[in-house]
Amino acid sequence: SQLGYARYGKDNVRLYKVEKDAKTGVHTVIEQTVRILLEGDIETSYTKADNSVVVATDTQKQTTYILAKQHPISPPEQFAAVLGDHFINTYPHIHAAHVKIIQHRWTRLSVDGKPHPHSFYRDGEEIRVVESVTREGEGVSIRSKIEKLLVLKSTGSAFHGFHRDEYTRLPETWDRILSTEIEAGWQWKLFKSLEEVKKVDFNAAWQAARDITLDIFAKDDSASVQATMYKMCDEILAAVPLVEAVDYALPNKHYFEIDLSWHKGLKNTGKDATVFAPQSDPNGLIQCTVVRK
Ligand SMILES: O=c1[nH]c(=O)c2nn[nH]c2[nH]1
Repeated sequence: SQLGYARYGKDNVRLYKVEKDAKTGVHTVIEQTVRILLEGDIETSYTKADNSVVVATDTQKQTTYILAKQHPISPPEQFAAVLGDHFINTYPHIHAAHVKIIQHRWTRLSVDGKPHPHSFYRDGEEIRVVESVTREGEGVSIRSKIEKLLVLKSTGSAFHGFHRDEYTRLPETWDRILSTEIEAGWQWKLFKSLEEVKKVDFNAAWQAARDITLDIFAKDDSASVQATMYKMCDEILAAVPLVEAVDYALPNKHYFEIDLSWHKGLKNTGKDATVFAPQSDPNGLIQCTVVRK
């Protein structure tokens, strides 16, 4: 046998950092979950029980906290690049660092109609995700994501004109509920250095991608999930020049009509449908990646 794949590190490193503005007393909080996986000349730790090449996963955890203290952790793309840069520059035998950062939502509470200086709430399970690979002699590859952003529209979605044959039962519809859990990603151009990464406004890009996604979801008179997600990709590419590709993976979370006509002729289908059965499974799954021409 021989080693075909090897990377190791610490997963689920939970991290919280608060910034306190001395003048205003306003606190800003960020919470992240970090995964680090290292690659390099580490084969002998697998094949020869040679631990001399192992930068312990605990060391990677301690390093994460130290670098979080010494550097900004927002935007998460930048902190991922700081972590990656550290590991390939500190250890000659480590040649690549894979860093995943999940950023959780702490949205500032409004109290008495005003933003509260130090109180926050978790407004949904939506997460912001960064997946980066810092590779010696190549640079920093960064992919940013929005996940678990659950949306629903009660009209403004249709699905008709699809292929029909002896296997097709689905009726055409000109007015349906559309619900999905947004999973969107955007791949940045390859950055040559940490310095180059530090010049990019990743937070503005994330805000733009999120705003475009929600705006088009709401406004598009959707002919299908496919058609709507393509418009989202197209607009994000136009809005963020340093992004090379945008992708979506959208589950189609179905809401089925319930025919109640058996009960005294109760009308609840077609234009009379108001009571529906939300389906947990099966779900459609529509995926695409859109690149520049
Ligand atoms: O938007 C949709 N796309 C599809 O491909 C599909 N198939 N069934 N329902 C669907 N809705």
